[in-house]
Amino acid sequence: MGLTGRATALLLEKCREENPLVQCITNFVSMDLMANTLLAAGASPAMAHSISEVESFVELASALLVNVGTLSEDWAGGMKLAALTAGRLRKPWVLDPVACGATPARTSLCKDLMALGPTVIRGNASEIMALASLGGERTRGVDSSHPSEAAAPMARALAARQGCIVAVSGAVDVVTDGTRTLLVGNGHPLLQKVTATGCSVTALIAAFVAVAGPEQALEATAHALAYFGVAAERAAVDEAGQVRGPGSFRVKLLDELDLLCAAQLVHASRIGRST
Ligand SMILES: Nc1ncnc2c1ncn2[C@@H]1O[C@H](COP(=O)(O)OP(=O)(O)OP(=O)(O)O)[C@@H](O)[C@H]1O
Ligand SMILES: Cc1ncsc1CCO
Ligand SMILES: [Mg+2]
Repeated sequence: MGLTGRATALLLEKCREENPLVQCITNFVSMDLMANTLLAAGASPAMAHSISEVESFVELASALLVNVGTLSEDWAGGMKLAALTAGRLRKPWVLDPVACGATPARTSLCKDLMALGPTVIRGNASEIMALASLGGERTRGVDSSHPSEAAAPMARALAARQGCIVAVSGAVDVVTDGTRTLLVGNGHPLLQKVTATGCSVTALIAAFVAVAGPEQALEATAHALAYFGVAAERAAVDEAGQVRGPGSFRVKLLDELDLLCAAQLVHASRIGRST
């Protein structure tokens, strides 16, 4: 799979044609924006976390997303069982280690989940640095205190060690399999003023990897980040060229995710290889 805007557009088109069911075990804050983001991309969201049904749900789904954002004891078992089931059925699953490094319980759960073999891990720089370190890094909460570039070496080492794709979101997104590293230049600073945009793009990564196939997970992850970033760039500017505030931006972001067509993506998607 190529890295051009045309390849981004083709993958979005495939997602809209195939309508993958993405099972999301995610935090309360993100559920609405995430489900609507998946719908806008042509995927089908299902927010299902009960330990009593996760195994059956993973059987139905094309991909699984596990996000530890609003962690509780009774959800952790469902997360692990869902991840194990996805592994057993060879279905792609994506881990979002929200606020990893903030508390020992969270860091420990993220590391347990990581040991179950996610196809992709997507976090902000502080989360990825905490996940990659052997316990030294502390994060303050869900927002990053580091630029994505600062996490690139640790992301590469983590990807190589775990045999998975690691994506670090930020002004420039870094996506690596440990050997090859891609940089995605799309996005807008307003994304940081709307909670759960990171969570939502992780769900989009799950949908894109489902339709691209796991062997193309590196490229599919970059294309999902580019598509989301292009939609944000368009949403941030109104007809008069003015930047909007976060409230109207959030509404417009969903419109743009839904309305974006191939011709617009072909010109706007910016994915490059890191040298
Ligand atoms: N300064 C920036 N400029 C442009 N785009 C950005 C910037 N910072 C983040 N983004 C984009 O915003 C989206 C969310 O990334 P971010 O790193 O804020 O995730 P996050 O911290 O996990 O968010 P959340 O926890 O609220 O879901 C990504 O698509 C990323 O590319
Ligand atoms: C604010 C917040 N707190 C727990 S999860 C979440 C959503 C952004 O990660
Ligand atoms: Mg996050």
